[in-house]
Amino acid sequence: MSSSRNIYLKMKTLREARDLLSDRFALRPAGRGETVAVTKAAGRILAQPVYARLSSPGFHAAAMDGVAVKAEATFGATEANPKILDTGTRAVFVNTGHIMPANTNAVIMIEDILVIDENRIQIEAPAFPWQHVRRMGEDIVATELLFARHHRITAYCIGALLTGGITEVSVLAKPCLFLLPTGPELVDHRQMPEELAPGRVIESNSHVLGQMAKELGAQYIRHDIVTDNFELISQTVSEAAQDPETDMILIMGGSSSGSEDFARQVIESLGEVHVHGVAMMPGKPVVIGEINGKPAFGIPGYPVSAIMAFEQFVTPLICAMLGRAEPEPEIIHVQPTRKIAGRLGMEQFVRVKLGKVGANIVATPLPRGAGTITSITEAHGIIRIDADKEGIREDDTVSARLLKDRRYIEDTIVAVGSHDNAIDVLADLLRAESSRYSLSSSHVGSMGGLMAVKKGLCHFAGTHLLDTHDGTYNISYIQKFLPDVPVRLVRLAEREQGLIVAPGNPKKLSGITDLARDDVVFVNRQSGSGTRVLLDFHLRGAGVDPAAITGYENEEFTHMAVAVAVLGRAADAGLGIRAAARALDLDFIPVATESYELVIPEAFAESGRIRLLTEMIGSAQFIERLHAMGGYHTQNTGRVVWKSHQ
Ligand SMILES: Nc1nc2c(c(=O)[nH]1)N[C@H]1C(S)=C(S)[C@@H](COP(=O)(O)OP(=O)(O)OC[C@H]3O[C@@H](n4cnc5c(N)ncnc54)[C@H](O)[C@@H]3O)O[C@H]1N2
Ligand code: MOO
Repeated sequence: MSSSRNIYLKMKTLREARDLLSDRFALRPAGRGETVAVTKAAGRILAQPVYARLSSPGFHAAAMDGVAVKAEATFGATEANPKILDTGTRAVFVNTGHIMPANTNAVIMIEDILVIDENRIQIEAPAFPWQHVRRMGEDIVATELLFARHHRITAYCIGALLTGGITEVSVLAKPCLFLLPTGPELVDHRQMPEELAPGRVIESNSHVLGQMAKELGAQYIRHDIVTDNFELISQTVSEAAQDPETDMILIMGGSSSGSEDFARQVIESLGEVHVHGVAMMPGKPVVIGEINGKPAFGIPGYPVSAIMAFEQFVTPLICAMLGRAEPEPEIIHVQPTRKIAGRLGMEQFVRVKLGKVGANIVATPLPRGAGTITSITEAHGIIRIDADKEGIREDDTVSARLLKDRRYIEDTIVAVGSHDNAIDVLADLLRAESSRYSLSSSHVGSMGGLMAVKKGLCHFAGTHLLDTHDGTYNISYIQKFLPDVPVRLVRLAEREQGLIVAPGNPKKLSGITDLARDDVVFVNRQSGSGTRVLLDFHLRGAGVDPAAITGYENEEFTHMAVAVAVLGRAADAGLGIRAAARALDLDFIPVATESYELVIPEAFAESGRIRLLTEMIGSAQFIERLHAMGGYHTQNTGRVVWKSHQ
């Protein structure tokens, strides 16, 4: 096969592709059956109806502790005119669950009986027939239908089956997915190297999708990684398609239009391609086809794309094969913390962090890249932007599909603002100390944090905004931008900011003025960030024109991103905190010490969650962790340094 490039067939909308799936494939339970022990059958789907072999109870049974009587013999008893019954003949003592003695049909509870002596009891009310008796077959009658075909067996059902005398059931065999990871760059995790050679990637998608399949009730066979070779992939897929045990084929990677992307050609050459390309992101290049009447997919290689394509197209097929409904996601209304761009003609799945601030659930978008697996592991929900929308505005209320419990989201503390590694430490300590609360932080810079406080979109903002006139931090900005929001400022730490440079400082930088040198490439922070304000202040002080700095316009959003740029030699220097330099074993040239503070709206300051958080900030553990990271001074850590509305 030539390595000519694929051109997408006409791209389908998500709706069209899903409709096509249900048209092409019989979306009903089918396939092999197998016999399993009832005790191992939870989650399985019955291939055959099941009828009871035994009745339950198998005898008339006392339902209470007391005496068994013949009801008719008690008629007429009243408080004024009690009846006396002889025990042993007309009244027999029984315990709950006992078989009813012959010639009795009711139980009088022990509490309602007066024992006169060894042989006699007195009752003051009549019993009605079958009172407190579980009649034979009351629950299950032998021969009756216990469960219909395609019933999904739950833990409760195991009780009914065993009680009905059934020990084995015939269930649908689990649909079996054949997963084939492709790509010469992929490395099997069992051969995990100390360091990954350039260009190599750990193969993870097959394990993610395999687990997702298992959670739906399917099983999978994972083939070893196969390199991008048409013949090899084709032969492997062809064998799988002929195997009667294979129900579905997933070629993973190589779904798009690169010269080495073979998923579509392989399916085309062995069967038929129905769809190549769906107007959704992530997941766009998915291939949907069939080989030997079995669904065959080209699953995009990017991890999040693979997950999305699986959820949209593979999940419905597995569920249909198992005769169960697709999992119904919980949907809630959320308010975005900032506008989210869409793309006309493309359905977008945006992963978001969620938290309840005041009355609203706010949603902060996570990075969009389909290659970032952490954009889905960190997500609390997914917002879907329709193909006919250009995006979502800040004041729109939109729906999000929940990936976490609603309770978890309601108990999330939402931090928006400047990033500091200390916030991550706080998040970790909070998880360790509280089974209830967690902290989710979004990094939009100090000004972004103040704006989020203003709009009521967070519980607190981390900021370090230097007033270049008087050298104070944060207060003048709050007075200017949040005149109407009562807030308090809590000092998290004083921290060192400086130039992050490669180990050994190869460019021999000594300070801010060196940034203007011709041989130095800088990486900046976004405007609105406290670090940017600090940089500009020091540049002015040193008389350096920003225009003279190569890379001044290269913006990153976090200290760590700046450090990574230096580590990867994309830049020679960036301004950031010492802790970021130390985390990546980079060198650090101190420039300034600044106050990093939390702006906490008074409306939340005394809430349980924020009290817990501030307690944690004052704790010895937290301070110890800050010192371990390096570059922090903690003499005022945890102090309320200022209140805007005294
Ligand atoms: N010119 C175009 N290029 C691309 C397009 C396009 O429309 N035109 N689409 C992009 C989109 S969208 C996606 S999604 C990706 C999908 O690409 P492939 O399915 O061909 O995947 P690969 O190129 O093989 O890999 C992409 C990426 O994912 C990594 N990968 C692959 N398999 C695995 C695995 N099993 N476990 C972990 N990671 C895996 C792989 O190493 C690559 O980094 O194409 C865009 N390109
Ligand atoms: O479909 Mo791709 O997943 O958008 O990146």
